[in-house]
Amino acid sequence: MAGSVASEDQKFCLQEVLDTFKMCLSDNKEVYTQHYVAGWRGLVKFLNSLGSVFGFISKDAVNKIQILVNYLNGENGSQYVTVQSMVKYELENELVDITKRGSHPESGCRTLLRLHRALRWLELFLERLRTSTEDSKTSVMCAEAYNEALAQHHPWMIRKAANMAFYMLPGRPAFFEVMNVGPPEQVVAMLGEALPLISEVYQITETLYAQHNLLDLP
Ligand SMILES: CCCCCCCC/C=C\CCCCCCCC(=O)N[C@@H](COP(=O)(O)O)[C@H](O)/C=C/CCCCCCCCCCCCC
Repeated sequence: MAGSVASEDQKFCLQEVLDTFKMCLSDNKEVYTQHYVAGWRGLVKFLNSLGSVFGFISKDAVNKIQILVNYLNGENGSQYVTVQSMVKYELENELVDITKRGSHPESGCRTLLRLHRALRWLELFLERLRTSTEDSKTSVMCAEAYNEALAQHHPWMIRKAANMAFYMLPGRPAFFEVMNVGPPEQVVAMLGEALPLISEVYQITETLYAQHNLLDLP
């Protein structure tokens, strides 16, 4: 089962993240929660290597990952094995605040929804990175993806802080280096491999949440 996320400091490896997203889908296209959070843990490792200015983002992601890990390791862990089983279990047992925050402010469904929205940001950002040229700016690509996928879900203060942090992103060559994959052509190839996987996991989750009217959980 998934362990604690607080003390991880190993080097980022994109291949590892790719592998976890590959393992995310079961044969019948359910999303394994354990691999989903493992994918995020790998990404947080990357974020941490970019410096402390991204600490507030990383802290929020780690917090949400830990909430899901706690459910997975808890007494009802078997209900959380896939995102589909989690949604079914929490809805059937009225464990989700549907319209306003109440007695379940940290349900699995609302917590995963926050990461799910961030996954769309990731998809848009990686697609921009993949198709970028040498002089493209990572800060601009990141901000564009953020404005398209996430900004509307964040209060003004967070939007402001996020956009300021984006300016501190390293340029494309240094960014590719931190990705620890190899020369730029190899990074682009690996992104080409990663994107369809991320996209499929995103679409399956999006459809599931839409079917259950869970896309606006408070
Ligand atoms: C493959 C390698 C290249 C890409 C590497 C990307 C690495 C990104 C790693 C982690 C991303 C963090 C995901 C953050 C989840 C945010 C969830 C969220 O929306 N939380 C807000 C709402 O939560 P509640 O208040 O309702 O509980 C919360 O208010 C947010 C707080 C922090 C700010 C979040 C800004 C997110 C910006 C997108 C990530 C930018 C990372 C830039 C690095 C390339």
